[in-house]
Amino acid sequence: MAENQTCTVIGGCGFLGRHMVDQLLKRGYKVNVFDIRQTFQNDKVSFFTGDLCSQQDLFPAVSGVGVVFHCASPPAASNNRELFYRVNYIGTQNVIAMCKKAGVQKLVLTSSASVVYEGTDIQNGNEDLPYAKKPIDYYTQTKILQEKLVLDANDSEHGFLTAAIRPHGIFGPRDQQMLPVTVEMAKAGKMKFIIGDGKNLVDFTYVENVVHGHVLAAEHLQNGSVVCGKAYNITNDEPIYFWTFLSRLLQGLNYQAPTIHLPYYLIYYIALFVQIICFLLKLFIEIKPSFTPMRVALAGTHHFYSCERAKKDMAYKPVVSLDRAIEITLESFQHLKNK
Ligand SMILES: NC(=O)C1=CN([C@@H]2O[C@H](COP(=O)(O)OP(=O)(O)OC[C@H]3O[C@@H](n4cnc5c(N)ncnc54)[C@H](O)[C@@H]3O)[C@@H](O)[C@H]2O)C=CC1
Ligand SMILES: CC(C)=CCC[C@@H](C)[C@H]1CC[C@H]2C3=C(CC[C@]12C)[C@@]1(C)CCC(=O)C[C@@H]1CC3
Repeated sequence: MAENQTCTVIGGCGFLGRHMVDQLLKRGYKVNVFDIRQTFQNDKVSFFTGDLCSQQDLFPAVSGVGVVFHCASPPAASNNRELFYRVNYIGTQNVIAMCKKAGVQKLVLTSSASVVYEGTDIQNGNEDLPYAKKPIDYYTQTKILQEKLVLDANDSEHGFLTAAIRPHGIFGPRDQQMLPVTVEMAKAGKMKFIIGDGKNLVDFTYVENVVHGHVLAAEHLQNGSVVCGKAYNITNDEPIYFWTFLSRLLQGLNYQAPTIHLPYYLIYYIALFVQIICFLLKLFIEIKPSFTPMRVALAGTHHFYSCERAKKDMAYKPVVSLDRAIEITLESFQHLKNK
């Protein structure tokens, strides 16, 4: 029987989701988008608007579809415990149930490499590392629960095949997090300092490489394939010093790169102290500090991952180099340039 080339991208109006849609259309898939909002128009795409936690909303969007890509999540920075739990955990249970009810054959989840990260160094970590016992935030906590649900749902006997992609630090055109937040901080004068010695290596992954990993996973999800029920790190395979990467983004847009070194632990404990004060003051005033302990950890530790498993099992290879990716990204963010 010929493969069903219709797919649904849940979260298809987001940063990664929209890049997924463009690439899937290029590869000849018929594409449905399911999202809580509609951010673009494309005559080749069927849009379904709704909440992925709702059976009635989701079912029509996955009916008659061969592959579902689940790329939806509340933003990592929202720090809303109930929302993360409802969307990432309960909502993913609904995604699995609706896929099974509709007879979808393959489900590919966008997880996160951070599911194994506890705020301390990870160097070339592979997928065999245990899930974080103390995840860095509620977002990561629910990404772990979500990934477990999807991988456990793999059921070759009944023809429902699943896999999870674990990207890290996605960037590229239309990103709303990495580059815009960095520029915002620079504008506010908060990008003068380097936390630690500046020699911590991190993965920053170009969005097209992340898309490529998802498409390969879907195409390799076949009965009997090693990919079924597995998680895969997808990176640029070119870890870079965290502060070198941010400096390249900043200088590329005419902002000054940070130069003054501050001791890591001092800043970490100050951020922790500030967070406690903000929590205590929450009843009276809402303050959102840019340097949370989580961001300090991400800025001052090694966190880069091995994508050897993806190379071996599904012939993954980054399609865009880090240098080229930075170039394309800077070109697309000229409107944020310092005048
Ligand atoms: N941006 C990054 O650096 C990384 C992202 N990820 C994961 O990649 C995926 C995509 O992330 P981004 O594109 O950066 O985020 P995004 O915020 O741009 O896109 C997420 C999309 O999900 C939709 N959504 C949220 N709640 C929904 C609901 N209840 N029902 C229907 N749609 C809903 C949003 O409207 C949005 O369009 C997420 O699962 C995220 O956890 C993983 C690792 C790194
Ligand atoms: C100094 C400083 C904190 C600069 C701003 C850059 C940050 C906005 C990014 C640096 C590492 C990024 C990152 C994520 C979001 C944006 C950063 C904090 C994630 C938390 C996004 C969701 C994930 O799954 C993990 C990512 C880790 C890296």
